[in-house]
Amino acid sequence: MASWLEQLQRELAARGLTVASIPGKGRGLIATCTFFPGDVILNQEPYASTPNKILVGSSCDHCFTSGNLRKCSMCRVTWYCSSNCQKEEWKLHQLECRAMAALTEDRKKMLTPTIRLMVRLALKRKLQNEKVIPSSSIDNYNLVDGLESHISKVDENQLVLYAQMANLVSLILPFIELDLKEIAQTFSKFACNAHTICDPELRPLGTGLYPVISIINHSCVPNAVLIFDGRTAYVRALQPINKDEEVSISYIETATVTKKRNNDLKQYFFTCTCPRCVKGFDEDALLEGFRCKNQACDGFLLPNSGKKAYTCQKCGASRDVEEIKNMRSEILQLSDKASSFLSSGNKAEAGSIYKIIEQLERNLYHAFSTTLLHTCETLLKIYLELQDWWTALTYCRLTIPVYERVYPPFHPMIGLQFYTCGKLEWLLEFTEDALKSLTRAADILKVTHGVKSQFMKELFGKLEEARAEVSFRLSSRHGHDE
Ligand SMILES: C[S@@+](CC[C@H](N)C(=O)[O-])C[C@H]1O[C@@H](n2cnc3c(N)ncnc32)[C@H](O)[C@@H]1O
Repeated sequence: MASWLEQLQRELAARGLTVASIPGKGRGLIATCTFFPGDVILNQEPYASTPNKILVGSSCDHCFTSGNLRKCSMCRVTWYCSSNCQKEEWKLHQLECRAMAALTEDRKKMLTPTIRLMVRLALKRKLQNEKVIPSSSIDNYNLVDGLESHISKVDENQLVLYAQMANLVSLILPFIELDLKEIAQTFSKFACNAHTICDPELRPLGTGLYPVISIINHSCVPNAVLIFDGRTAYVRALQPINKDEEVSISYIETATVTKKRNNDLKQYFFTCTCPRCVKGFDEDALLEGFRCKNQACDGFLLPNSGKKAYTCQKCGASRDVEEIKNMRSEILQLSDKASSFLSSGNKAEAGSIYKIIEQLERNLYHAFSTTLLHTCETLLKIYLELQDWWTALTYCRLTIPVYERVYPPFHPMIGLQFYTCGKLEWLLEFTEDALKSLTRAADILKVTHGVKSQFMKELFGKLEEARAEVSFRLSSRHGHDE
């Protein structure tokens, strides 16, 4: 019989892919045919998954939707949206239910998503071994076994924590014989292989282990993107991927400077050598740096050798260090004030202060600065919550050029921002602008999200409505002209 690896390679070959060893990266996924933007390179159900919010019930354990949730009356931990979803999960949940129902209320509070993911993984392994649940070439424990753990690099404190977590899992599952060392190592695998399951608007819902998708390595300029529909993971091409090219996705938020990205990648134990990380410097100065004092110049500043002034790299004008320091400290004081208003729920007051911060930052930072971008994103969120559509639209529009500068052309964040912009323009009856924004959103999100999900159907519906309204307005305008 073919080994699990041969079976996996056979399955992947049918999809135009192969697993190969890549110098300095371990395994990686390589294309054996050409993929075009929007093509599904790989899709997979999780080996194990869990919603992030457990006891409060934020999404269905099976399909991850959020409406109509009902708690399992036996264990009072698991939530389902329908009896169909409950049935689909039953073989696995039957054992989990017994284990959870036996827990004290205090123990139930210790069920973090990571613990729950491990409980489900151990149960699925048992049930697949006993052939109660079928296995396949892309859904079997050997694939989990083959994942990178980096256990020898994990620090002492973390190892102690993994050992305690393994003990807790064995208390929850007293009816399964568990190898505690192996469980601790699997927690370490979760840290560098598990994926955050997000809704179509990229809001986190849960955590899942997708052992074939976990073979894909990271790049800060990825050629593919991972998007979820429910808990099914889809990897789609963002650009043409040629035969023999490695498929890459991004593990982290990439609209940040090299130092921050490297820091965010620490949990994966490697230093990224993608073209962006190698080149870094000028882009970082643009994303993090100060603007030229000459309002007509779009250059960015770099510090002089004595660090007493900053010089514009375009026109040569310099800016005094003291002036920059004073502006930064004023912004810092205002930020403290704004975030305390925000945490006390006073959004209107917080919004007014963030508006002042945004103006100050516009004088200090380059227009593509991520600091300024984050302030605009905060203002967008605040004014959406306050239902002040006009102000929200102003800040939404300000973020788009920066997104277009920091993300590749087909990036979900750009598509989603155009979608928000289009919805706001529609509400404010800027119908022609709405049509343009919704068209841009659909063009990008078709590539990243495909065309079949409910989310995309809603977007196409809105686009059709905007198209009909614009042509109605045009025809009535022509009618008046005649
Ligand atoms: C999700 S796994 C990817 C598959 C992994 N290469 C393997 O052999 O199973 C994540 C791990 O792969 C490696 N990795 C991912 N992207 C990398 C990159 N760009 N450069 C070097 N190593 C990378 C790191 O060891 C990281 O912890």
